[in-house]
Amino acid sequence: MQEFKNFINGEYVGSSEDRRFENRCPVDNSLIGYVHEAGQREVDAAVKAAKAALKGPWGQFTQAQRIALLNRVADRINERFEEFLEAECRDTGKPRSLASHIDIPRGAANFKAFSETLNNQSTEGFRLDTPDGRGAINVGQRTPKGVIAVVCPWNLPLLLMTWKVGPALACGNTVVVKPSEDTPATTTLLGEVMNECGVPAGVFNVVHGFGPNSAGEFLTTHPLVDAITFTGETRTGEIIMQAASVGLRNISLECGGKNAAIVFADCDLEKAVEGTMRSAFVNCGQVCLGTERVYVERPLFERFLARMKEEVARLKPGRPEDAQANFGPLVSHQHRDKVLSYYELARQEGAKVEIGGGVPDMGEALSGGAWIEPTIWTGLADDARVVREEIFGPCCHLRPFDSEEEVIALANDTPYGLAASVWTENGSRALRVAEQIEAGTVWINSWFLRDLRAAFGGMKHSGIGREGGVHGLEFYTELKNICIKL
Ligand SMILES: NC(=O)c1ccc[n+]([C@@H]2O[C@H](COP(=O)([O-])OP(=O)(O)OC[C@H]3O[C@@H](n4cnc5c(N)ncnc54)[C@H](O)[C@@H]3O)[C@@H](O)[C@H]2O)c1
Ligand SMILES: N/C(=C\C=C\C=O)C(=O)O
Repeated sequence: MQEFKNFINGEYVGSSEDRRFENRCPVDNSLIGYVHEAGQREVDAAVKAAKAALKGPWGQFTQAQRIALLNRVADRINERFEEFLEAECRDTGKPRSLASHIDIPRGAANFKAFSETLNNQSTEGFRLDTPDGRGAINVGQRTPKGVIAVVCPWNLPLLLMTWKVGPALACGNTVVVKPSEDTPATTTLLGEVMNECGVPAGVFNVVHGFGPNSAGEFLTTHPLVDAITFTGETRTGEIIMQAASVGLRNISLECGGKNAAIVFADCDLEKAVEGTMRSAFVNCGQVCLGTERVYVERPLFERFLARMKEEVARLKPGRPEDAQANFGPLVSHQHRDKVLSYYELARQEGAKVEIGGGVPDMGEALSGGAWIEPTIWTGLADDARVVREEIFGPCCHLRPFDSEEEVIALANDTPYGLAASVWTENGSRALRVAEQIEAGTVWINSWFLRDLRAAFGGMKHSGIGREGGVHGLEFYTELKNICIKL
């Protein structure tokens, strides 16, 4: 039975209050092990270790030394690829075929993605004319922000954690990570890798627990935390933003979405079906960038719906190690209850259930898992809660539209603004529509095609700030101006 302990100042630490909670596999509800909940004592120790590490050897590392060390961390994750893969799939239930192509490779790549940016990014400089004619030179200097609190969700545990830890450490900060209570394994394992690679103690710390009155709250309210980066639900982001306001700590918020796919009649049908299938059902629909609203130009609507139903019927649920499986369970029974409540709400709101809508019979061995049927609805009103609220499951609503103006208004009629996809072979229309969509990322004839240098983040209720490329610099460093009188 595994023990998931906190990782503080380079050592694994059990909970002093002996507050352990179960970690169960959503495939069959089997017990994976016990997670050691960090109390205020453990969180305080982790933050103070991170603070102290800034003044230790880590604070003397050059940028080149930090980048070399983080590249080593990435390589070590890849050397221990199978262990990370096994841990992630046990925690989440996702197919190995998915985690081996997305979660683990990106979990490592995120440590390398930022080093090129740092190496090539200049800081500003200005020459100022002065009355005495001798002038002055202004030089920008970036310094680490300090101790960064990193609070993560359960859907892509390793990927979304290193997407923050990578740039944070590359910029010379130290971190205290609070992984989701549902998926402790890969973040805990990363502590071993940090030690193996010689990352100084206190640079990378992990505290386990929940949100309110637990490690999440203790960490985000700790006065020695210099900035907070959070990925999770919008309502949680609002709470964390309030915590960050005390002491004016900067925040980076990556929150919820209710993303639209816009399918024009002139699209490449099979490309649009493949991309929309992935965006609605990959990771059992538990992707913030995923599609839950599909708008199809009327002449194509019936054909597109028929093709989507055919492909949904072909999805194969099964254990992560089942090579034929391409569809896993939801992350927990608690989350399945939430998604099933929306399946029931859809019926009450008058949806036609085109396919799915319930719980599959997975047989005796898997009957304890958080399995759910992939589902397509039609016929709902635009103001239906199922069309407006984030469900975060394997489900989407298809609706026909008749004009470009109409579909842009429909796509933007949401409090969220995270992502969208546009499917058409008319390039100028694709760009024209993309420019009008209120979302941080718009894919044209693609989905989840990621350039790690590009700005990543949400508008409106989907978040604050941008991650990726140079955008991470703004959050993970302080920019100082030094004025030199000549
Ligand atoms: N925009 C993005 O990049 C992105 C990526 C992945 C997931 N998400 C969003 O995340 C959500 C699903 O993840 P989730 O259910 O883990 O989200 P969540 O908000 O319930 O929890 C996220 C993390 O916050 C912690 N937390 C909860 N309450 C807290 C509090 N009061 N103080 C401090 N920490 C607290 C949790 O323990 C967890 O570690 C969805 O809404 C999804 O859209 C967004
Ligand atoms: N942040 C990223 C993905 C987010 C996925 C949301 O569930 C990424 O690809 O960097």
